[in-house]
Amino acid sequence: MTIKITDIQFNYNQRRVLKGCSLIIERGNIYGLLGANGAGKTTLMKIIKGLLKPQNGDVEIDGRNTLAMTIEEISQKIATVSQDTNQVFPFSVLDMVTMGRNPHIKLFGKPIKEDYIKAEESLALVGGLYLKERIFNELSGGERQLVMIARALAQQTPYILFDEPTAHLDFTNQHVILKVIRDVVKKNNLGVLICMHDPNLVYQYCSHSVMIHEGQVLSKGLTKEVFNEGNLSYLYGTSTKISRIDNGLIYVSAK
Ligand SMILES: Nc1ncnc2c1ncn2[C@@H]1O[C@H](COP(=O)(O)OP(=O)(O)OP(=O)(O)O)[C@@H](O)[C@H]1O
Repeated sequence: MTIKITDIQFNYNQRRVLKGCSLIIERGNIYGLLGANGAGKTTLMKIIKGLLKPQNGDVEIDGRNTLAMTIEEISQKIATVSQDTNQVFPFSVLDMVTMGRNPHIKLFGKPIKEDYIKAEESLALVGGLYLKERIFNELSGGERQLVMIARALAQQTPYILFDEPTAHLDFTNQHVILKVIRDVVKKNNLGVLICMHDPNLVYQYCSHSVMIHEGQVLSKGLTKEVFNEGNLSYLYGTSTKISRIDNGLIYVSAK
């Protein structure tokens, strides 16, 4: 059970931003997606989700080419948590999380009791049940992010793509959320791709890493194997130092 991404090339207008990216997302693993600003990470995630069509290359989800799948079918397989959390309507938090159930609800159908129960369970999982009656638009950036993660969990898909899920979170909540993700990946055998800018968090939480440099895969594999000063220095265009810490962790810093 995998998402197989093969030789993706993508242009915005005439400008090529992805130049032949291939990777495999297997269930049971967390893949950290790393790269400098503008490297093409969000574009790649949009292609995996079927929101953008590549000029070349394929995405297969559990053996099916996404070109032959409807957006609803893809949404039953892949949930996404994006950076953009703006909402026009003043939905309650519970309504926002229940929307994650939409791919499981028939056209013109309404959520049933089970959907609300699943939404509450997902909120509880990220420690956000206390927010359920609040208006989503009135939450802080970090609280919104917790809610959006609960919504992705409520969608109950085998794969989840996270675009910088910790960007608005304080130090504690970064770790709370990444531990929640790690636990659900294990419990539900999910395949997860997480775009993150902090290599230290990637090292701590992602079993695998994919490094994207100017639209190409610079390196991919077990995080412990691809994390070295050469790769990180090239990836970010800055001289990078890795210090080893006692408990098996590392500290990546700019020299
Ligand atoms: N809608 C668009 N139209 C034209 N160019 C775009 C569009 N969206 C993104 N780009 C360009 O494509 C390139 C890759 O953008 P993308 O958002 O995928 O990068 P990223 O790796 O996610 O960056 P960041 O870490 O800054 O979020 C960038 O040069 C960006 O300016």
